[in-house]
Amino acid sequence: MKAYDLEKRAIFTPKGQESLSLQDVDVFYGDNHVSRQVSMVFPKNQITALIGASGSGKSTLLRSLNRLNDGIAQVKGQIMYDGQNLNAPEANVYQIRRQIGMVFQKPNPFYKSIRKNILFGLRDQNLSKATEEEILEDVLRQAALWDEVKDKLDKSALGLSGGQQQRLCIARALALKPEVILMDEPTSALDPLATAKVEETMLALKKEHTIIIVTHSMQQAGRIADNTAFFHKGRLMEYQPTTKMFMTPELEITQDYLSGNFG
Ligand SMILES: Nc1ncnc2c1ncn2[C@@H]1O[C@H](COP(=O)(O)OP(=O)(O)OP(=O)(O)O)[C@@H](O)[C@H]1O
Repeated sequence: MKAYDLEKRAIFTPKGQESLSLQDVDVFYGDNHVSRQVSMVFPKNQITALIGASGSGKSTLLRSLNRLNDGIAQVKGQIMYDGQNLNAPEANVYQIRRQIGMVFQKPNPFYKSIRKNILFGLRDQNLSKATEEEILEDVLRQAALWDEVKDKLDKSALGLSGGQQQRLCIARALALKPEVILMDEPTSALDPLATAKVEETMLALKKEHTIIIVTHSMQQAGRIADNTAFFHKGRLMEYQPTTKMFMTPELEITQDYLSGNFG
């Protein structure tokens, strides 16, 4: 097994069409250099898991992909999507966040009805009532929540269970029709049954979407991710098809992390 050598590392290029690609991405919180020279490709219609010990910069990198670090951290390097550098100062942040949606660790429904949660992001579009209803049903079905909520769409979203709230947040993100969905530990606040439902939803969503997920659960990465990227101290150490990563990692440090020797 190989030790890590920055100069000689092979950059893995996953199979499939490219969705997002990063070239030499560095992120700084003031003097704290958190993400270091990250270059990688996220393939379209696949699930990519970002794993690594706490503090290895996974969330920071994820949040840079749709400019959620604006005003918080300095992001350098190229984040290419559809021929455009999303990290360029002139890039349209509003447009980026429509194309690249985000689901957070803790379900964060608005203090509104289920219906209003879904339609909130569409309120400026002057859609007809019929179109709104179509979108509502469509995204709730995609998030595997429709059957559970169809009779209480005007009830408060806060009355839903944690797992239902998280699927509502996924549906709310879907209403904006993003191509890419970023998920930051989306099931860490959920019980195993709710986790299984959200994972099923993710697997169904990848037919139409590209999913990038930060997870601390190796089992979860094993169940859902096509490819897995391991980060250590801000660097992308190893990036492989998930089965290869777990069965035959190339680097000692990956093996150590996967065996629970640190992290
Ligand atoms: N908003 C912030 N302001 C300043 N420093 C931050 C901020 N967010 C994260 N950091 C720092 O950046 C580093 C990486 O944090 P980050 O949350 O990206 O790591 P992570 O791998 O996602 O960790 P975890 O698995 O615990 O969520 C840490 O040292 C953290 O303290």
